[in-house]
Amino acid sequence: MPESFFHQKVVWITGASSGIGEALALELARQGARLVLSARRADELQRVASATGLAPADVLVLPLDITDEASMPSHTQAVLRRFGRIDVLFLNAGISQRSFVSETDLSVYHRLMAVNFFGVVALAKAVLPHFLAQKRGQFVVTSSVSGKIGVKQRSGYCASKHALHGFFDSLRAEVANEGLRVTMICPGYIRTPISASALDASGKAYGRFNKAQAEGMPADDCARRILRAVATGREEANIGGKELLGIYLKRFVPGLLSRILRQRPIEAV
Ligand SMILES: NC(=O)c1ccc[n+]([C@@H]2O[C@H](COP(=O)([O-])OP(=O)(O)OC[C@H]3O[C@@H](n4cnc5c(N)ncnc54)[C@H](O)[C@@H]3O)[C@@H](O)[C@H]2O)c1
Repeated sequence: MPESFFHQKVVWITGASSGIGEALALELARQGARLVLSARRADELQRVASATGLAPADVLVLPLDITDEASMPSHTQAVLRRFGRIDVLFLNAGISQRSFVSETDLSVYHRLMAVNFFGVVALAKAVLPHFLAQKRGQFVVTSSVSGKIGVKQRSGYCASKHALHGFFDSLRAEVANEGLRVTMICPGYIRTPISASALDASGKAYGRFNKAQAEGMPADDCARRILRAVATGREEANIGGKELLGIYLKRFVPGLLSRILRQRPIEAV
Protein backbone atom coordinates (compact mmCIF):
# COMPACT_ATOMS: atom_id res chain seq x y z
CA MET A 1 0.00 0.00 0.00
CA PRO A 2 1.30 3.47 -0.70
CA GLU A 3 1.69 4.73 2.89
CA SER A 4 1.60 8.22 1.40
CA PHE A 5 -2.13 7.81 0.69
CA PHE A 6 -3.14 9.28 4.06
CA HIS A 7 -0.36 11.87 4.24
CA GLN A 8 -1.90 15.27 5.12
CA LYS A 9 -5.42 13.91 4.61
CA VAL A 10 -8.10 15.09 7.05
CA VAL A 11 -9.53 11.92 8.55
CA TRP A 12 -12.51 11.84 10.95
CA ILE A 13 -12.90 8.71 13.09
CA THR A 14 -15.93 7.88 15.25
CA GLY A 15 -15.46 5.39 18.06
CA ALA A 16 -11.90 6.69 18.37
CA SER A 17 -11.69 6.28 22.16
CA SER A 18 -11.14 2.52 22.15
CA GLY A 19 -10.47 -0.66 20.19
CA ILE A 20 -10.37 -0.49 16.38
CA GLY A 21 -10.98 3.28 16.28
CA GLU A 22 -8.10 3.96 18.65
CA ALA A 23 -5.82 1.68 16.63
CA LEU A 24 -6.85 3.47 13.42
CA ALA A 25 -5.99 6.82 15.01
CA LEU A 26 -2.51 5.67 16.04
CA GLU A 27 -1.72 4.13 12.64
CA LEU A 28 -3.16 7.07 10.68
CA ALA A 29 -1.04 9.49 12.71
CA ARG A 30 2.00 7.37 11.89
CA GLN A 31 1.08 7.65 8.20
CA GLY A 32 0.87 11.45 8.39
CA ALA A 33 -2.89 12.08 8.55
CA ARG A 34 -4.54 14.98 10.37
CA LEU A 35 -7.19 13.61 12.69
CA VAL A 36 -10.60 14.34 14.14
CA LEU A 37 -11.30 11.99 17.05
CA SER A 38 -14.91 11.42 18.09
CA ALA A 39 -16.71 9.31 20.71
CA ARG A 40 -18.59 10.26 23.87
CA ARG A 41 -15.78 10.39 26.46
CA ALA A 42 -13.62 13.52 26.08
CA ASP A 43 -10.98 12.27 28.53
CA GLU A 44 -10.46 9.01 26.63
CA LEU A 45 -10.27 10.89 23.32
CA GLN A 46 -7.70 13.22 24.85
CA ARG A 47 -5.66 10.19 25.94
CA VAL A 48 -5.73 8.83 22.35
CA ALA A 49 -4.88 12.27 20.91
CA SER A 50 -1.80 12.44 23.17
CA ALA A 51 -0.79 8.90 22.24
CA THR A 52 -0.80 9.79 18.52
CA GLY A 53 2.04 12.24 19.15
CA LEU A 54 0.43 14.68 16.70
CA ALA A 55 0.92 18.42 17.15
CA PRO A 56 -2.21 20.11 18.57
CA ALA A 57 -2.77 21.78 15.19
CA ASP A 58 -3.13 18.38 13.53
CA VAL A 59 -5.65 16.74 15.84
CA LEU A 60 -9.13 17.79 16.92
CA VAL A 61 -10.86 16.09 19.83
CA LEU A 62 -14.57 16.33 19.06
CA PRO A 63 -16.73 14.51 21.61
CA LEU A 64 -20.17 13.47 20.37
CA ASP A 65 -22.91 10.95 20.92
CA ILE A 66 -23.68 9.35 17.56
CA THR A 67 -27.35 8.93 18.59
CA ASP A 68 -27.76 12.72 18.82
CA GLU A 69 -28.71 12.88 15.14
CA ALA A 70 -29.65 16.57 15.13
CA SER A 71 -26.15 17.60 16.22
CA MET A 72 -24.31 15.97 13.29
CA PRO A 73 -24.47 18.99 10.93
CA SER A 74 -23.01 21.32 13.59
CA HIS A 75 -20.23 18.83 14.42
CA THR A 76 -19.46 18.64 10.69
CA GLN A 77 -19.25 22.43 10.53
CA ALA A 78 -16.87 22.41 13.52
CA VAL A 79 -14.51 20.06 11.61
CA LEU A 80 -14.72 22.21 8.47
CA ARG A 81 -14.02 25.38 10.44
CA ARG A 82 -10.91 23.76 11.90
CA PHE A 83 -9.45 21.95 8.86
CA GLY A 84 -11.32 23.39 5.85
CA ARG A 85 -12.12 19.95 4.46
CA ILE A 86 -12.75 16.28 5.24
CA ASP A 87 -11.11 13.59 3.09
CA VAL A 88 -12.03 10.33 4.79
CA LEU A 89 -14.82 9.59 7.30
CA PHE A 90 -14.50 6.42 9.37
CA LEU A 91 -17.98 5.49 10.60
CA ASN A 92 -16.72 3.10 13.22
CA ALA A 93 -18.58 3.71 16.52
CA GLY A 94 -20.77 0.78 17.50
CA ILE A 95 -22.12 -1.43 20.27
CA SER A 96 -22.82 -5.14 20.35
CA GLN A 97 -25.38 -7.43 21.99
CA ARG A 98 -25.51 -10.62 24.07
CA SER A 99 -29.11 -11.82 24.42
CA PHE A 100 -31.64 -14.24 22.93
CA VAL A 101 -34.56 -12.88 20.89
CA SER A 102 -37.08 -14.48 23.28
CA GLU A 103 -35.70 -12.50 26.23
CA THR A 104 -34.69 -9.22 24.60
CA ASP A 105 -36.61 -6.05 25.38
CA LEU A 106 -37.70 -4.14 22.27
CA SER A 107 -35.88 -1.07 23.60
CA VAL A 108 -32.58 -2.94 23.10
CA TYR A 109 -33.29 -3.22 19.36
CA HIS A 110 -34.09 0.49 19.19
CA ARG A 111 -30.82 1.31 20.96
CA LEU A 112 -28.73 -0.94 18.70
CA MET A 113 -30.28 0.59 15.60
CA ALA A 114 -29.88 4.13 16.99
CA VAL A 115 -26.13 3.68 17.53
CA ASN A 116 -25.14 1.25 14.76
CA PHE A 117 -27.46 2.40 11.98
CA PHE A 118 -29.35 5.70 12.39
CA GLY A 119 -26.41 7.51 14.00
CA VAL A 120 -24.13 6.34 11.20
CA VAL A 121 -26.65 7.44 8.57
CA ALA A 122 -27.09 10.83 10.26
CA LEU A 123 -23.37 11.57 10.24
CA ALA A 124 -22.91 10.28 6.68
CA LYS A 125 -25.74 12.57 5.52
CA ALA A 126 -24.23 15.55 7.35
CA VAL A 127 -20.87 15.06 5.61
CA LEU A 128 -22.29 14.12 2.18
CA PRO A 129 -22.98 17.69 0.93
CA HIS A 130 -19.34 18.59 1.64
CA PHE A 131 -18.04 15.48 -0.18
CA LEU A 132 -20.31 16.25 -3.15
CA ALA A 133 -19.21 19.89 -3.27
CA GLN A 134 -15.51 18.98 -3.33
CA LYS A 135 -16.24 16.03 -5.71
CA ARG A 136 -14.11 13.78 -3.51
CA GLY A 137 -14.41 11.90 -0.25
CA GLN A 138 -14.43 8.41 1.16
CA PHE A 139 -16.86 6.82 3.61
CA VAL A 140 -15.39 3.86 5.50
CA VAL A 141 -18.00 1.90 7.42
CA THR A 142 -17.15 -0.65 10.10
CA SER A 143 -19.71 -3.38 9.58
CA SER A 144 -18.90 -6.92 10.69
CA VAL A 145 -18.99 -10.56 9.64
CA SER A 146 -22.32 -10.19 11.48
CA GLY A 147 -23.34 -7.83 8.68
CA LYS A 148 -23.25 -10.85 6.37
CA ILE A 149 -24.55 -13.71 8.52
CA GLY A 150 -26.92 -13.97 11.49
CA VAL A 151 -25.70 -15.69 14.66
CA LYS A 152 -27.14 -16.59 18.07
CA GLN A 153 -27.51 -13.83 20.68
CA ARG A 154 -26.78 -11.04 18.18
CA SER A 155 -30.19 -10.58 16.48
CA GLY A 156 -30.26 -6.79 16.83
CA TYR A 157 -26.54 -6.35 16.24
CA CYS A 158 -26.68 -8.46 13.07
CA ALA A 159 -29.78 -6.59 11.89
CA SER A 160 -28.07 -3.22 12.37
CA LYS A 161 -24.93 -4.31 10.52
CA HIS A 162 -26.92 -5.92 7.67
CA ALA A 163 -28.83 -2.63 7.34
CA LEU A 164 -25.56 -0.73 6.84
CA HIS A 165 -24.78 -2.81 3.74
CA GLY A 166 -28.14 -2.00 2.15
CA PHE A 167 -27.79 1.70 2.86
CA PHE A 168 -24.16 2.13 1.83
CA ASP A 169 -24.38 -0.08 -1.27
CA SER A 170 -27.20 2.24 -2.40
CA LEU A 171 -25.19 5.34 -1.54
CA ARG A 172 -22.16 3.99 -3.41
CA ALA A 173 -24.25 3.49 -6.55
CA GLU A 174 -25.67 7.03 -6.25
CA VAL A 175 -22.36 8.88 -5.76
CA ALA A 176 -19.74 6.80 -7.60
CA ASN A 177 -19.91 9.12 -10.61
CA GLU A 178 -19.43 12.15 -8.33
CA GLY A 179 -15.95 10.99 -7.29
CA LEU A 180 -17.03 9.57 -3.91
CA ARG A 181 -16.11 6.16 -2.54
CA VAL A 182 -17.62 3.78 0.00
CA THR A 183 -15.61 1.04 1.67
CA MET A 184 -17.38 -1.53 3.85
CA ILE A 185 -15.17 -3.26 6.43
CA CYS A 186 -16.30 -6.63 7.79
CA PRO A 187 -14.10 -7.61 10.74
CA GLY A 188 -14.30 -11.03 12.34
CA TYR A 189 -13.03 -11.37 15.92
CA ILE A 190 -10.83 -8.43 16.86
CA ARG A 191 -9.16 -8.02 20.27
CA THR A 192 -11.14 -5.07 21.72
CA PRO A 193 -13.41 -4.53 24.76
CA ILE A 194 -16.57 -4.56 22.58
CA SER A 195 -18.24 -7.42 24.48
CA ALA A 196 -17.98 -5.51 27.78
CA SER A 197 -20.25 -2.70 26.51
CA ALA A 198 -22.57 -5.09 24.63
CA LEU A 199 -26.24 -4.83 25.64
CA ASP A 200 -27.89 -7.68 27.52
CA ALA A 201 -31.60 -8.57 27.27
CA SER A 202 -32.65 -5.57 29.33
CA GLY A 203 -30.17 -3.10 27.85
CA LYS A 204 -27.56 -3.23 30.61
CA ALA A 205 -23.86 -3.63 29.81
CA TYR A 206 -22.93 -7.31 29.48
CA GLY A 207 -19.69 -6.42 31.27
CA ARG A 208 -17.56 -9.40 30.30
CA PHE A 209 -14.73 -9.99 27.89
CA ASN A 210 -15.52 -12.83 25.51
CA LYS A 211 -12.92 -15.47 24.69
CA ALA A 212 -13.49 -15.06 20.93
CA GLN A 213 -12.46 -11.37 21.02
CA ALA A 214 -9.69 -11.98 23.59
CA GLU A 215 -8.13 -14.51 21.20
CA GLY A 216 -8.94 -12.48 18.07
CA MET A 217 -6.77 -10.43 15.76
CA PRO A 218 -4.91 -7.57 17.52
CA ALA A 219 -6.60 -4.23 16.86
CA ASP A 220 -3.44 -2.65 15.41
CA ASP A 221 -3.14 -5.46 12.87
CA CYS A 222 -6.81 -4.96 11.96
CA ALA A 223 -6.28 -1.19 11.61
CA ARG A 224 -3.36 -1.65 9.21
CA ARG A 225 -5.44 -3.99 7.05
CA ILE A 226 -8.37 -1.55 7.06
CA LEU A 227 -6.10 1.28 5.91
CA ARG A 228 -4.69 -0.88 3.13
CA ALA A 229 -8.24 -1.65 1.93
CA VAL A 230 -9.15 2.05 2.00
CA ALA A 231 -5.98 3.18 0.23
CA THR A 232 -6.44 0.63 -2.54
CA GLY A 233 -10.07 1.68 -3.07
CA ARG A 234 -11.67 -1.62 -2.05
CA GLU A 235 -15.48 -1.60 -1.91
CA GLU A 236 -15.50 -4.27 0.78
CA ALA A 237 -12.88 -6.02 2.92
CA ASN A 238 -13.25 -8.99 5.28
CA ILE A 239 -10.65 -8.87 8.05
CA GLY A 240 -10.05 -11.55 10.67
CA GLY A 241 -9.23 -15.23 11.05
CA LYS A 242 -11.01 -18.49 10.26
CA GLU A 243 -14.40 -17.01 11.25
CA LEU A 244 -14.38 -15.27 7.85
CA LEU A 245 -15.13 -18.69 6.37
CA GLY A 246 -18.75 -18.06 7.43
CA ILE A 247 -19.09 -15.35 4.77
CA TYR A 248 -17.99 -17.72 1.99
CA LEU A 249 -20.14 -20.60 3.27
CA LYS A 250 -23.15 -18.26 3.32
CA ARG A 251 -22.53 -17.31 -0.30
CA PHE A 252 -21.77 -20.73 -1.74
CA VAL A 253 -23.29 -23.35 0.65
CA PRO A 254 -25.84 -21.49 2.83
CA GLY A 255 -27.54 -24.70 4.00
CA LEU A 256 -24.26 -26.01 5.43
CA LEU A 257 -23.62 -22.72 7.27
CA SER A 258 -27.13 -22.77 8.69
CA ARG A 259 -26.55 -26.29 10.12
CA ILE A 260 -23.19 -25.22 11.62
CA LEU A 261 -24.67 -22.09 13.23
CA ARG A 262 -27.63 -24.01 14.69
CA GLN A 263 -25.32 -26.49 16.41
CA ARG A 264 -22.80 -23.95 17.58
CA PRO A 265 -22.51 -23.77 21.37
CA ILE A 266 -23.25 -20.34 22.86
CA GLU A 267 -19.91 -20.12 24.69
CA ALA A 268 -18.09 -20.13 21.36
CA VAL A 269 -19.60 -16.81 20.22
N1 LIG B 1 -14.15 -6.24 18.07
C1 LIG B 1 -14.71 -7.03 17.19
O1 LIG B 1 -14.56 -8.26 17.25
C2 LIG B 1 -15.55 -6.45 16.08
C3 LIG B 1 -15.95 -7.32 15.04
C4 LIG B 1 -16.72 -6.81 14.01
C5 LIG B 1 -17.08 -5.47 14.00
N2 LIG B 1 -16.70 -4.65 15.02
C6 LIG B 1 -17.14 -3.26 14.94
O2 LIG B 1 -16.02 -2.42 15.11
C7 LIG B 1 -16.46 -1.14 15.58
C8 LIG B 1 -15.56 -0.69 16.71
O3 LIG B 1 -15.73 -1.59 17.80
P1 LIG B 1 -14.53 -2.10 18.73
O4 LIG B 1 -14.44 -3.56 18.57
O5 LIG B 1 -13.34 -1.26 18.53
O6 LIG B 1 -15.21 -1.87 20.17
P2 LIG B 1 -14.96 -0.75 21.29
O7 LIG B 1 -16.04 -0.96 22.28
O8 LIG B 1 -13.55 -0.82 21.74
O9 LIG B 1 -15.16 0.60 20.50
C9 LIG B 1 -16.44 1.13 20.20
C10 LIG B 1 -16.31 2.63 20.06
O10 LIG B 1 -17.60 3.19 19.75
C11 LIG B 1 -17.87 4.24 20.66
N3 LIG B 1 -19.31 4.43 20.86
C12 LIG B 1 -20.22 3.55 21.33
N4 LIG B 1 -21.42 4.13 21.42
C13 LIG B 1 -21.28 5.41 21.00
C14 LIG B 1 -22.17 6.52 20.87
N5 LIG B 1 -23.45 6.45 21.22
N6 LIG B 1 -21.67 7.68 20.37
C15 LIG B 1 -20.37 7.80 20.04
N7 LIG B 1 -19.49 6.80 20.16
C16 LIG B 1 -19.94 5.61 20.63
C17 LIG B 1 -17.17 3.79 21.95
O11 LIG B 1 -17.01 4.85 22.87
C18 LIG B 1 -15.87 3.29 21.38
O12 LIG B 1 -15.01 4.37 21.10
C19 LIG B 1 -17.93 -1.31 15.97
O13 LIG B 1 -18.75 -0.76 14.97
C20 LIG B 1 -18.10 -2.81 16.03
O14 LIG B 1 -19.42 -3.21 15.77
C21 LIG B 1 -15.94 -5.11 16.06
